[in-house]
Amino acid sequence: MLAKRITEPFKHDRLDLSSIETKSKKRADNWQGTLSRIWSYLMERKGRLSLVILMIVLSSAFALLGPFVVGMSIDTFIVNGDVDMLLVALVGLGIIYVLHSVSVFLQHFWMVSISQKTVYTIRTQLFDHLHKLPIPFFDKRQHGDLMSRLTNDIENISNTLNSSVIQIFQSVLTLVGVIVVMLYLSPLLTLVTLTIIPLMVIGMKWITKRTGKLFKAQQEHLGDVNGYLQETMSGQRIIKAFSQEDRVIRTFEEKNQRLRLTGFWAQTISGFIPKLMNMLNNASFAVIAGVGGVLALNGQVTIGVIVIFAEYARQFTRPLNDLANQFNVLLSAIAGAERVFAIMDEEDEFSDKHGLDRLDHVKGEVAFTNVTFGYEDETTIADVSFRAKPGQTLAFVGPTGAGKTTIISLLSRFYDPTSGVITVDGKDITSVRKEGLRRHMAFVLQDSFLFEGTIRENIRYGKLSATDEEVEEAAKLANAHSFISHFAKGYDTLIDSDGGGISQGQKQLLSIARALLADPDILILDEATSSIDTITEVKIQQALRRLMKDRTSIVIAHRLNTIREADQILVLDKGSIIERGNHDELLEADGFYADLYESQKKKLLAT
Ligand SMILES: Nc1ncnc2c1ncn2[C@@H]1O[C@H](COP(=O)(O)OP(=O)(O)OP(=O)(O)O)[C@@H](O)[C@H]1O
Repeated sequence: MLAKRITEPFKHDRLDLSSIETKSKKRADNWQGTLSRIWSYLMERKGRLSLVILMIVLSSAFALLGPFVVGMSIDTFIVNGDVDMLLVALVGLGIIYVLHSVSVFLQHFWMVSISQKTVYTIRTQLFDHLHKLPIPFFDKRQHGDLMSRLTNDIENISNTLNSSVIQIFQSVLTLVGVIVVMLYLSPLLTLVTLTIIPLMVIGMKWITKRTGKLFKAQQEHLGDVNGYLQETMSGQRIIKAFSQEDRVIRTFEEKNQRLRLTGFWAQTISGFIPKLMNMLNNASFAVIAGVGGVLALNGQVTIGVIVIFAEYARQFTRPLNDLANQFNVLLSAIAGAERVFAIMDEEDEFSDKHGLDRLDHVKGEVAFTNVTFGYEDETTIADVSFRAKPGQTLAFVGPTGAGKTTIISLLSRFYDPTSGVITVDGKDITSVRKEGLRRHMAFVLQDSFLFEGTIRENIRYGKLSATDEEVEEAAKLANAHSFISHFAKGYDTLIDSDGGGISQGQKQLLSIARALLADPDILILDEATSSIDTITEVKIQQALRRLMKDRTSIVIAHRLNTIREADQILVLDKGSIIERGNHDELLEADGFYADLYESQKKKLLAT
């Protein structure tokens, strides 16, 4: 039973680790590039970095000096019985160790400040860049993964800069220093002491080979657990509505179990390192004492030198140990940094700025000419052409998946057509800056997204410079003022990002107010499908009419009542326009639209 439990995690790890190994091979190709990029961030704080390096050199020198003073004191003052000088040496030793502590404290203090500033810069740059990335980038990625890059991976860089970088520098310096001083004191005893190195390297290699993979697996499983946690938190309503709590808990249990097992083995095996080092340390101490003793009897070394060697041997194994440990940490931080830089290297959607039209003034004419588009290989929009004159309302209807939302995504340049041309006021929109184009548009979308903040801030999102009076004016026009006034804190009522405490209808009214405040030249309206009580529905329809008045409006309609007055209705099916005309013309044509209208009318009468 125990054997099964011990081998199981490895069976499982072997499966998982293959993918991690392939990834790490790819990483190896560009880890130098990643390191030099991290270095360039550090170089922005050259002054502090120089101080840290100075402190590392000083603390390493003090660490070497201590045992040297002890050894020399034994040979000169103790052997000769010079008590006064011995006291002086002891005071000197005290000062050396105090200075050592001060330099260690300062190097840590300055390095923490460098690393915090570095990750602050990286986090800010990453967040800024994420907001400039085009929609297709987000289509391809899990939100949990992006969150993990913004949090875990960056945190990893910070931790590594704090501890590993210093330790690696210090370890190398101490190693070199110890070997130089040992060679100076006794080349023969140095050789004997160094025989311990191959044993150490073999042991370390054996352990780190296993722990390296396990730590990576642990990181991946942690990402998996975090992703699942996030997904289940945001999907709470659906989970409860479909009574999926048990299944969700079981799945989490499996993921959590995998994390526990890899964590357990990673910690257990890496825990062998100090034990192994301790054992080799004791062995080297015995060898130094034995060989040193013989050499001392022959008068080749003094007792003081043996004491220095014994102490150095201890200092010698520690940096080797640290190097091996920190190397793993460093590799995992590099892997994290690569994931962060990979996002920063994604081309943002505003990189096409140069030489493009700013589109300052717009009348609002929108035209599609033979536009074809597909998200992947399949064609989603096929040869679509239409024209909306300034101020006109153009409505799209059609079955789900027909491509209505895709049309507005193309008009907003979230995607560009495969062929054909989209123009605003006769200008091809691919020759216009994206932000210049979107500045003229306002969106009222199905899932009226509200941000965490007050109602006032949420409406003001449409025009950040709006005064409180303008915000209230827009809310009044949107029929939102009366329900807002009923809240105890009115416009200062706090809402969370899920819109908790606010009904669907109220959310729609707030997003209409937001669009009214933006006062766009082109309005894009994706009508909500959710059914709303009749009074709110009347309020929404009235507010929408006000919003659409005198501006070009592209409407995706689900309730045909909304678009009876539209100048043009386009019926879309499988990406193609199959009917077009106004409400009366389409009823007369007695086609798809007429059928849809009749069926909606019957449904309304039945309820
Ligand atoms: N980001 C995307 N990546 C790949 N395919 C997509 C993407 N968005 C939509 N599609 C696909 O494109 C087709 C058209 O989708 P679209 O959302 O435009 O339809 P719609 O008419 O707006 O549907 P609905 O009325 O349900 O909102 C669908 O088959 C859909 O699966």
